[in-house]
Amino acid sequence: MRKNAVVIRDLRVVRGGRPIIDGLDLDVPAGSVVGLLGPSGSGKTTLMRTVVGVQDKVTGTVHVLDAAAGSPALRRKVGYMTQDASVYTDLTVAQNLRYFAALAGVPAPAKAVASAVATVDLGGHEKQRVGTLSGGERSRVSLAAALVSDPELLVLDEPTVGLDPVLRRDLWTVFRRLAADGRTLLVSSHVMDEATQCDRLLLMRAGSLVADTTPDELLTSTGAPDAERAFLALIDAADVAAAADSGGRPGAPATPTHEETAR
Ligand SMILES: Nc1ncnc2c1ncn2[C@@H]1O[C@H](COP(=O)(O)OP(=O)(O)OP(=O)(O)O)[C@@H](O)[C@H]1O
Repeated sequence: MRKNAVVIRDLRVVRGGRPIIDGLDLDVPAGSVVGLLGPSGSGKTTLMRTVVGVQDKVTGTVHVLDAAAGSPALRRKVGYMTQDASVYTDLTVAQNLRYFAALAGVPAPAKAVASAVATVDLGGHEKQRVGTLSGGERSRVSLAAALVSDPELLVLDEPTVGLDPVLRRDLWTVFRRLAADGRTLLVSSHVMDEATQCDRLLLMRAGSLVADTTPDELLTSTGAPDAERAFLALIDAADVAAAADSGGRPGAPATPTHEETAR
């Protein structure tokens, strides 16, 4: 088995004419659940888009399952769930999943669709148009679309946002099971009790990795009583260090924010 599912060296990403990630190195161990945490705007989605190969203006090395990120060979091996549900509202749940299964060239699509529906607990909704589902149900269809090709690497951008605690718990059970089966999951989250379910935690601030740690190390190194306070302590420390480096205001961006001009 390979050691790392994702290997990134000296990654630089420019969006809207400004550097969003500037010199990031990262290894994501295969068969693990890796949590990606960081304040809003710190670059989590940008990093995920880079790993799945849909981000423009990327330099550096990004190897995913031993291939260059975005290679056609990775189409079935990498599942991506975007932050906003990216499914067709005028199609039913089953039609959406059959479509994504066909795109990925899944050999037994009916079985794959049934299994993805069961995994996200949407049994009984197969024939319902996605536009008529609740927000939480719609985001689970999006998750099922990422799962339908049974990928080796799952990149999930806030998969549990808007879900009730029972569903969140059940999905984390699924994530842990997928990792136990040898899959790798890169999962962004703002919910700190979810962070404690990860094998590793990556903490981003302003396009850099502030910490690459484990939930236990995070608590030990900060002396904080829980993950939320440990996270805040690390972010505050990083802000102070950045302010000392630049002589500026903690958390200030290196350059002014521009209007969206390029993906
Ligand atoms: N197309 C774009 N053009 C210009 N700037 C962009 C573009 N997309 C993202 N950015 C900027 O890049 C930075 C990182 O954005 P990104 O979406 O990666 O952050 P994030 O950590 O995922 O945030 P959140 O937790 O709020 O989803 C932000 O400052 C954002 O404004």
